[in-house]
Amino acid sequence: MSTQQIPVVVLAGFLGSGKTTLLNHLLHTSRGSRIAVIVNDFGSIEIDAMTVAGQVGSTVSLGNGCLCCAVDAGELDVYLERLTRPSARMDIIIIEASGLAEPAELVRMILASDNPHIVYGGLVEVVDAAEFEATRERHPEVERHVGIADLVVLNKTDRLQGDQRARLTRSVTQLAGGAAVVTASYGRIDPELLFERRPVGERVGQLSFDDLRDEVSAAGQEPGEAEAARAAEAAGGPVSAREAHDHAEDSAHTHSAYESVAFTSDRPLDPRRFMSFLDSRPAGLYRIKGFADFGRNDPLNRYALHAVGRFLRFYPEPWASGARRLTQLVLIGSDIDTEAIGAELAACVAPAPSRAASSPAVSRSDIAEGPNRPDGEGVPGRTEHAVPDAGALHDAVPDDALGEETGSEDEVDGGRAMWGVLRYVQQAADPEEGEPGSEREPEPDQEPEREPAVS
Ligand SMILES: Nc1nc2c(ncn2[C@@H]2O[C@H](COP(=O)(O)OP(=O)(O)OP(=O)(O)O)[C@@H](O)[C@H]2O)c(=O)[nH]1
Repeated sequence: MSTQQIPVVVLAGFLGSGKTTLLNHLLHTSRGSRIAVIVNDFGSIEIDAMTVAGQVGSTVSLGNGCLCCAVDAGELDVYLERLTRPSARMDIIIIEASGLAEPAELVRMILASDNPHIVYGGLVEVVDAAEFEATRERHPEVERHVGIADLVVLNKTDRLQGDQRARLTRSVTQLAGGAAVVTASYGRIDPELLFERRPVGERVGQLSFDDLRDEVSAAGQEPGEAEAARAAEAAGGPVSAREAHDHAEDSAHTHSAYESVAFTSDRPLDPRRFMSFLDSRPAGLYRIKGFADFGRNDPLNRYALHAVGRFLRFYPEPWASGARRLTQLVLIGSDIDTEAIGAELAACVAPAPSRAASSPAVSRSDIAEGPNRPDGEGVPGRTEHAVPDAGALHDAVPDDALGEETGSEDEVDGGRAMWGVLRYVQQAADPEEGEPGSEREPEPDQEPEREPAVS
């Protein structure tokens, strides 16, 4: 049996900080290293899992809430077992945590795993340079997350001016307490920063079992659990991940304040209505991600969508041939009226060409059969609101409530309907990842910068 242990790196960071972007950068620049990825989405539609560009069979998804609390730790063990089989020939396993996960819990799950083929490879914390100050005001615990990281990636520095960047780098470096801090744009870090990371001596990265005990009790863990971990450690035996995690249903985690809405529609969105929804989105709705189908307004492309705080971008990408044309969105926020958001989204669905032919945009069975996992019930600190029948909800909205300029599948509008969307499109200039190359943030009140690309 091979004695080589595969490092397991935890990739954490607040909602929208750029974890998936960094992961895709690593996958594109790994030069032959085989990277296994375990993705943990907060929303029930696994958007992150869909956007990670790993090798076939090397990406697995742990959906349904934050890995640190909600996912059955046994499921993680099963995936780790699968990914560490010699036939998989993996060099490194990266776990992308949900943007609301408690990183110390995740690290502890890895340390507690009794899989002999893995070794904890460090905690990488991605920080959104543009949002960090506001985020730490709302969630002071992010300072602690930075403090326990082995590597802090200060990402999105392209969105800061030189002096702001220097100030933030100083303050994050202080919080990082000696751990390396690298600045990055679009997560473009040197992969060697991760691939060479190994635990040194008794310590495991920045965190030892003792540190973790302290960290976790600071985060509200029951003391008995820490004792169990310490006792098991003293006895030389690992605590099973499940055992170690059973008491983690505390309320100190960031995600206890957040709720998510999952929206799926097999009828296209009306671009104007959707933009008006986005332009007036409530302040608490911090993160939106997914894919929008604008039907005949652009039959060739689906529009990947990312909103982080007030930041909004669309990334058109050609539909894969034979792909089912769906809009799939996950919306995450705190203090949000999930029912109202669901209804507003339903009202963004373009009317069917004729009422007689109209059918519900999403049936319950569509959701059950699709990539969704509407099994969020009982997840601690998290409420998942699927919008089960967007078509029916839409039909319940009076037409005059939808405004005059709604447009429809029949009224493609010479492309003008798409102008609002195109204001937030950035051309992919980076052949490496199809990411935006130049960074210019359109102001919401800015005029469209380019002619619409659709007819
Ligand atoms: N300007 C700028 N945008 C970035 C950078 N890195 C990522 N983004 C954008 O930020 C948005 C969110 O990026 P993701 O990689 O999906 O963030 P995430 O941390 O995986 O998001 P969650 O999984 O929802 O927590 C996307 O629109 C990215 O293109 C960067 O360095 N600069």
